[in-house]
Amino acid sequence: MSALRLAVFDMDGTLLDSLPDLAECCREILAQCGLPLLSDTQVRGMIGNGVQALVERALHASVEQKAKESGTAPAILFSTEEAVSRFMAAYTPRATRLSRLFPGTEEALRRLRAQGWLLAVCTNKPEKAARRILADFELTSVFAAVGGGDSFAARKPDARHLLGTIAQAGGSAASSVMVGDMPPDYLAAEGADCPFVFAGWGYGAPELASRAKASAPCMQDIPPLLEQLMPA
Ligand SMILES: O=C(O)COP(=O)(O)O
Ligand SMILES: [Mg+2]
Repeated sequence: MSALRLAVFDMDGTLLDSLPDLAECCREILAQCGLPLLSDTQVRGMIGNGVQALVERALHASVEQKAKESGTAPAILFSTEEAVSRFMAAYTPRATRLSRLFPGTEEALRRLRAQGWLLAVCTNKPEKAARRILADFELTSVFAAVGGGDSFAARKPDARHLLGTIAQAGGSAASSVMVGDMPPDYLAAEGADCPFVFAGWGYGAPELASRAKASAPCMQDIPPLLEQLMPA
């Protein structure tokens, strides 16, 4: 068993404020379907269960909106599979056009590394897109592992996604902490028996804090909090 402490971060809503680009791409797909567009606020709570869930939720909400306005349910022009592939074609090349790391992220990661923590990413975003985003922000070398939504046989909320990421980073569940903003994050952490830290600055409802070992209002608070939870 490794004695190295490992901090595993979710990506969307935890490291990265990805909402502006994800919402733009949702609107692009909805426009192609002739459906009403959704606001960033509407899209915000749909992020965190992977691309397919995001696209399905956006289509569903928009269809409902149109049905309410016109009194008839509109037809969706293409299959979910086609919508997801169109979404990824739009998103992959522009994932960091408007998205930004949350304030204090680079400094918090630097401090954790200086304190001897290994770092990893466990995201439901496809691995290729996640790696490209990390490269755009010059963070590739900071992380010992990147577990994407398609990297393993299962993804969050399934604990195997988190356990696989921990194994790839060379850590162990007993000395790992999961930092995330949504139910799939705490469910994976619960299943892997890792403490869960709620990212209060992300897209999750504040009530999720009650499922966490600890919560933080901003990224700057993460290094001291993790040190406190898991002293060297
Ligand atoms: O749902 C997604 O595509 C990604 O979300 P996550 O980075 O919060 O896991
Ligand atoms: Mg998230």
